Amino acid sequence: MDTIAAIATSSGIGSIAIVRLSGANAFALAQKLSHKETLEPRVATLSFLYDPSNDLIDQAIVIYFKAPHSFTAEDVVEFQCHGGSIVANMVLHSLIQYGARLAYPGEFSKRAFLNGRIDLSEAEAIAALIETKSVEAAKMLTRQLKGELKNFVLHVRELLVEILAFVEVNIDYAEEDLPLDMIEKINEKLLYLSSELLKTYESSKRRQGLIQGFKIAIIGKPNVGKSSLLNHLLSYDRAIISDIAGTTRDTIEEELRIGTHLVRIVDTAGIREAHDSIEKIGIERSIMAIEESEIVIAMFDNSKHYDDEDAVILNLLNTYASKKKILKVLNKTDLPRLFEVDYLGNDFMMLVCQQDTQALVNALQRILDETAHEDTLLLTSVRQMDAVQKAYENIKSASLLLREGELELFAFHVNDAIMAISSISMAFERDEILDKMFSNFCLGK
Ligand SMILES: Nc1nc2c(c(=O)[nH]1)N(C=O)[C@@H](CNc1ccc(C(=O)N[C@@H](CCC(=O)O)C(=O)O)cc1)CN2
Ligand SMILES: Nc1nc2c(ncn2[C@@H]2O[C@H](COP(=O)(O)OP(=O)(O)OP(=O)(O)O)[C@@H](O)[C@H]2O)c(=O)[nH]1
Ligand SMILES: [K+]
Ligand SMILES: [Mg+2]
Repeated sequence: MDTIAAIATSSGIGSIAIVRLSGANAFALAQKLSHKETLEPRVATLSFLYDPSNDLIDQAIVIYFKAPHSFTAEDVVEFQCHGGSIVANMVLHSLIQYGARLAYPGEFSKRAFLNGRIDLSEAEAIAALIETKSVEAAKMLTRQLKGELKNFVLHVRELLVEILAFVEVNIDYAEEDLPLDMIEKINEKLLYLSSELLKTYESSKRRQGLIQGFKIAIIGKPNVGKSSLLNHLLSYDRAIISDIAGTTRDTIEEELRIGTHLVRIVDTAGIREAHDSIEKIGIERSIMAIEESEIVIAMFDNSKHYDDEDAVILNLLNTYASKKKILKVLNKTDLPRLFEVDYLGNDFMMLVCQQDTQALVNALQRILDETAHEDTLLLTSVRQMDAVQKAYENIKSASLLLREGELELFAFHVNDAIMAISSISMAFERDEILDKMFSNFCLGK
């Protein structure tokens, strides 16, 4: 296996940059670079570094991690050099001249995985941690680094294997049906497993925004003040505002910090009967924006009469009531209210979005905090979500088949559930799928 090298720190100006080296020749290459005979493992050693022409390139701290006690479980040497990109690149270049190969993105983590140092869920947590959008997500991912998801997988797997072993004995030896109390016991276990998996799946689904950043859509009929709200939240004039209905024609998406959360806020085209084909596309995008968001701000106008366009919005809210957090706001409350607003029920917030959005921001922060603080295990990738869903479905099918006495089909589905749940930790995937996964990592990880 090649000895690989990469700059592990991010590019740009910084006080220290780390160049990392992993593989069987790491120590020999470090000897060449540092002109030192010995490096005591896991001790920070101050050393000058030289390139292959014996020119001095830096004074650095060198740490040797002797296999298997390193991140990759191979021999690893780290060079903590002076920051900026020039010095680190000279160190990297020298290592390559001495025979190291430039690492592919994610290759250090991939080696850690292949050497059994981490499982796939831990590898994914490492990758996600780097890109995380909130403090809460970082904490969740660190729990996965500690093996929380790995242990959950082991627990589910163990119960399933127990069930399978028990039933398989009975397929082979029993002439008559399984005793009823046995079936009851197995069913209890299946029920417990399916409810745990479903809980994990649904709560993870609600909290995907923790990883990617929550999306908040502002919707409403034309002219209620959606773009005015976006601009006030961003504190600058991002969107065009006018008293002409249909001003915003395309969705506008911007990043915004709310408390500890980095969210994306989406201003949408006012939803109404479209007047032309471009407006129609804009409105379709508004509906897409709802689909893609976790939180929906539905805006209504205090100065206008309730009309068919508001009805369309209320209808949409009904459709998404169970899937999204919805905040109804009544805007333009600085203007006199000439018409009843009982169509809104009593759970809405009054707003003058051009003057003060603090109450709305507080409400958003409360929702974000509540979602973030759910304590259930968080699945952090589509891969993990699919695996849990597949395990869940197979357990459901198995449960039905058990009741019908179809033991062989039952065993087949339990087996599929085991494969599905195990895939979160282990690789049944072919090489190229693993390659694809790890190549999404940062360079030097
Ligand atoms: N300088 C540096 N900082 C870093 C990393 C790194 O690789 N280098 N990490 C990279 O992601 C993270 C820490 N992860 C690591 C995980 C395991 C080992 C390691 O050497 N494990 C050995 C020894 C364990 C021990 O002494 O307790 C082992 O598990 O056998 C090192 C870093 C974050 N900070
Ligand atoms: N009095 C008052 N006027 C407001 C308020 N918010 C927005 N407006 C006005 O309402 C009009 C429409 O505002 P926009 O922000 O363009 O409305 P919109 O919902 O984005 O409209 P479309 O993009 O056309 O769907 C503008 O003239 C704003 O100045 C408010 O709180 N009070
Ligand atoms: K407008
Ligand atoms: Mg607008």
